[in-house]
Amino acid sequence: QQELPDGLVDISDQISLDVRYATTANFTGEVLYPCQKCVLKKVAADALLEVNTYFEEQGFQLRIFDCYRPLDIQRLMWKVYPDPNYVANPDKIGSVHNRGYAVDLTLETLDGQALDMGTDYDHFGPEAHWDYAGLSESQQRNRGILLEGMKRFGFNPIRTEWWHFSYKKNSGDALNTPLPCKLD
Ligand SMILES: C[C@@H](N)C(=O)N[C@H](C)C(=O)O
Ligand SMILES: [Zn+2]
Repeated sequence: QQELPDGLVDISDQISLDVRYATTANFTGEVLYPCQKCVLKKVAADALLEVNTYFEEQGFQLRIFDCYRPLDIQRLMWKVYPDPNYVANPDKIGSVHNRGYAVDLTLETLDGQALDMGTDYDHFGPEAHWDYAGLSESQQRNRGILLEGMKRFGFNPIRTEWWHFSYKKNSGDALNTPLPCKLD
């Protein structure tokens, strides 16, 4: 684990990454991050790696969409989609991602096939909510597997996004520390 300022650690090489904010394939249509990284506060990072081990024992692994997110990136997201159901308002308290305690993720098989959760990542609509009644049995089961494992290690869901979880101890200031991407 690489240690960074503000109690953040980089666990990018210990987990499967699909950080779409480092590409144009995200809801903003813009490249928001200079590289694919998963950076979190140390306690949340350690807990996340425990979740991953737990799932590996069941034949799955985590696929990470996002971890710590600098406040300036939150501002860009809010400009594109200013709906607090789906993007935290940077001018209020900001996001738990900005504090290094939130993760966006899904499950994949050990050979990298994503489980069907009923919607894609960052689908901003009722189909992504935990109480959506229109899922197939397998989609419901897959979401249930994800939720059970995440809660077991202290990660709590939010009502509107099946992929977003916040680690229990998530106080502190919103940070704007850049991601540790090497400039080529
Ligand atoms: C933008 C989306 N992936 C997300 O993380 N939303 C929550 C609500 C946030 O911005 O904290
Ligand atoms: Zn999130």
